Amino acid sequence: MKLELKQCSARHPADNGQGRAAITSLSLCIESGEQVAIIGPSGAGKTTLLQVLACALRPSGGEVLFNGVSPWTLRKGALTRLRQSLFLAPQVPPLPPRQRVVTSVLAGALPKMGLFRSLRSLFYPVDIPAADEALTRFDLSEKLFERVDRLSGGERQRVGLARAVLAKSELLLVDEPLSALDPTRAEQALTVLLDSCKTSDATLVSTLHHVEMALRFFPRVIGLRDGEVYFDLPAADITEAMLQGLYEQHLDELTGPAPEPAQILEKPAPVVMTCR
Ligand SMILES: Nc1ncnc2c1ncn2[C@@H]1O[C@H](COP(=O)(O)OP(=O)(O)OP(=O)(O)O)[C@@H](O)[C@H]1O
Repeated sequence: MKLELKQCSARHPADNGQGRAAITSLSLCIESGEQVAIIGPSGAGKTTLLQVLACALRPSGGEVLFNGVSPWTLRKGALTRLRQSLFLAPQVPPLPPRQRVVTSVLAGALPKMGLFRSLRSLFYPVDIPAADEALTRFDLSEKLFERVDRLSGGERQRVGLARAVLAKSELLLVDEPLSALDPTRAEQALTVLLDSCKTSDATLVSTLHHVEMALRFFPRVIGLRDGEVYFDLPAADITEAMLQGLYEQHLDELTGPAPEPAQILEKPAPVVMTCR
């Protein structure tokens, strides 16, 4: 799915109209099948931008277009169909605590099921192998029938990502998918997300706090600062000086230096096991 923002402004979803716009006059184009990371300091407008791209938040100015069409001009049925073709994975996945993991993961496919099948799935999981396969990709298949409130924060985050992968959407929007993951799990999670979007030719847009991971895994990186595009470049062209400028007031949030160009887009090094 192709996305375009034209001079787009929007307030934070929780803003009651008193504050300033969280993104202002923002223009960008993301082609169908592209994989884009959005980085920037806290409060830069990353979450607000994702909400606009998810048709969850109406811009206060300018335009957002999906395959050339503004969702806010569509009739209710067409807007619902458009929303069903995309998936927004929030930073903290909304998983009901007493639900089984299998049901939570299969919920990713609910928008594409008919009403009867989706209701049935809430009581009796309709496609357990699909849930198992998605969880296996995140090394979590042993938790298939576990209750969500018995999972650690990192496990919950990976269940949320398994749900996103299972949704098989044309557009996957992910808000900070790595916050509760250790470095190894974080690399695994990004690898799975990027691979599954590539396989299905889905567009992937993810906000990331971990700058080094954004540069290493994503071909294109957008730096947001104060609600505006500070840079929008291939990862290999982003310099240390650009990152320092992006995080000027928040250098503590800049995790690690920019990697050497040779590191960028390389697959993570395999883990070598030595028997003694
Ligand atoms: N609850 C709120 N009510 C009103 N305005 C808010 C609220 N939360 C954030 N904002 C405003 O929206 C701006 C953008 O916030 P947003 O959450 O989109 O940024 P972000 O880059 O995702 O931040 P973070 O990395 O901390 O999640 C903030 O700078 C702030 O001015």
